[in-house]
Amino acid sequence: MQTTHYIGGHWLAGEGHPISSVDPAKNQTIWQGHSANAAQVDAAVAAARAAAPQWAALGFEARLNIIKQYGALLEQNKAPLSQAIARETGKPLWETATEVAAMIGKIGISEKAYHERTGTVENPMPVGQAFIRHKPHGVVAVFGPYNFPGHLPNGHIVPALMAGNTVVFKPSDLTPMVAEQMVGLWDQAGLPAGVLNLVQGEVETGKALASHPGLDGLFFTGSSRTGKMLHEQFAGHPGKILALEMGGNNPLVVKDVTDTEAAVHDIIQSAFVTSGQRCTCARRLFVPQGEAGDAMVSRLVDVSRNILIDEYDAEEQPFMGAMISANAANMMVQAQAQLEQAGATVLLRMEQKDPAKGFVTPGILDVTDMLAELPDEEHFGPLLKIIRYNDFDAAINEANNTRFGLSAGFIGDSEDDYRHFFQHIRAGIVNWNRPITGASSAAPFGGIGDSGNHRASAYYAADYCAYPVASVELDKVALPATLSPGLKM
Ligand SMILES: NC(=O)C1=CN([C@@H]2O[C@H](COP(=O)(O)OP(=O)(O)OC[C@H]3O[C@@H](n4cnc5c(N)ncnc54)[C@H](O)[C@@H]3O)[C@@H](O)[C@H]2O)C=CC1
Ligand SMILES: O=C(O)CCC(=O)N[C@@H](CCC(=O)O)C(=O)O
Repeated sequence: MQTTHYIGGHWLAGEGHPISSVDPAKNQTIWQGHSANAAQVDAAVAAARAAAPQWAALGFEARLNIIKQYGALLEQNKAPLSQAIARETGKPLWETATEVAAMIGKIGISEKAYHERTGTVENPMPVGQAFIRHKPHGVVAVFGPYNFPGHLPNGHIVPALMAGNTVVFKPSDLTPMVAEQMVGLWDQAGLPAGVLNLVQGEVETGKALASHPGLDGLFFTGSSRTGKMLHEQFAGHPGKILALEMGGNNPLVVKDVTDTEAAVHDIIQSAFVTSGQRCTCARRLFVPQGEAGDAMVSRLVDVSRNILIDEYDAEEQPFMGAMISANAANMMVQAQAQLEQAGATVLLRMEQKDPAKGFVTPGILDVTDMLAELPDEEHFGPLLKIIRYNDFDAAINEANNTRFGLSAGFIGDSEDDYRHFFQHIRAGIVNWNRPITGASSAAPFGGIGDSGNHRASAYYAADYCAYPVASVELDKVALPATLSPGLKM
């Protein structure tokens, strides 16, 4: 039996049903195991609970030393980890190398954020000293998505451990192999038993963990649908911390731009990188009516048609690899068909040439004439919807006409226009003349509306990994110089 779960410092076989992982570019099974059943989820939470007091008591510097050791192992294992991410997600190797680099960078950034956002503050008082300090929550669950199976769970796990929490990690069931390799490096780094636990599985494993009474918190990156279910599940538990990083229906608004080539580049980078499987990807593109807008759309379609799409390890590296699965690719083609049926005009047709693999070509639709029918959905793939506009304010209003609010961008030469856009747009990430993907770990990362619950991740992850404790302290009890009125001593 393959040992795919890491509980209390031991690698164990799953006792649930069989699960597997498929390379979506080559249609090959690359990993097999069994899911964790409810008893194993219990064991993982119990192991994390048992390890919590000692891990917290170890102190920041000692914890950091182990975390840095994990960072050194990531550095040494860059190539195999990049390869594993590519095989399991279909993302090209150039891109998975940047994912591993982001995982390594996360450690230094989290250290800085820990001190800056949750450090100790001391203020003298007339009598004694006032302190602000931070304590870990205890046992937290981390749920990861498939699109960045290393970087995004790592972005919760590293700050959580740094702050002194212990963790039960439940990765996406589509990326168990990457999770296993990543946790293997933590194991090699010398993390004490029970501090980080790994339970693999599908929805039932996720449900068993999310509903476990032994959790003090849950940090989730994934779809809005699942995040909302977790939010409902956590209702009535105000004492448990829940951080939700979810999807978006992100707008990119273009206006009066002289460099069409640069604009087209940033649009493509925003819409089609990672085959459109980033939560920050542009889903709706607003372009002015008229000749300049026509020229930009026409150039966008031409360049997009020529995007290189290939296997992750192709010698000439493609811009887009396979989507996460053949099924995900098929769903995107179906979404395109539904939009077309509802009145969208296809400017560039998305196609899945091999139904057994995850490759799709990018799709571009003009949805201007069917806006009333346009669903406010995150189509999580390379499908860009164009809306042509006459009035800038009307375009911004329409850009805001979404239940989400993760990222938004303005492409245009006028700073006044950008300031106007910035003032009125509603999103957690607002960029000017830059792609809206590729957010920095050194900044907060989160959205409003159905994109999150105001617990931004990345640099602000430190905030949800610890709770503040305010103290007033005096080393010896002492009578005040003046007593309160009516008090006689
Ligand atoms: N805002 C952000 O930081 C990011 C958000 N995302 C979003 O993630 C989504 C893609 O990732 P997916 O893996 O498809 O998300 P997902 O919601 O399907 O899965 C996320 C995690 O939740 C678990 N899960 C699924 N159903 C569950 C249930 N009923 N109870 C408990 N756990 C459950 C999964 O096994 C996985 O570990 C997109 O919507 C994307 O926008 C992706 C990356 C970053
Ligand atoms: O979490 C961080 O350190 C920064 C956020 C980040 O890396 N975002 C990436 C990927 C997330 C996604 O869109 O799925 C990005 O903005 O490209």
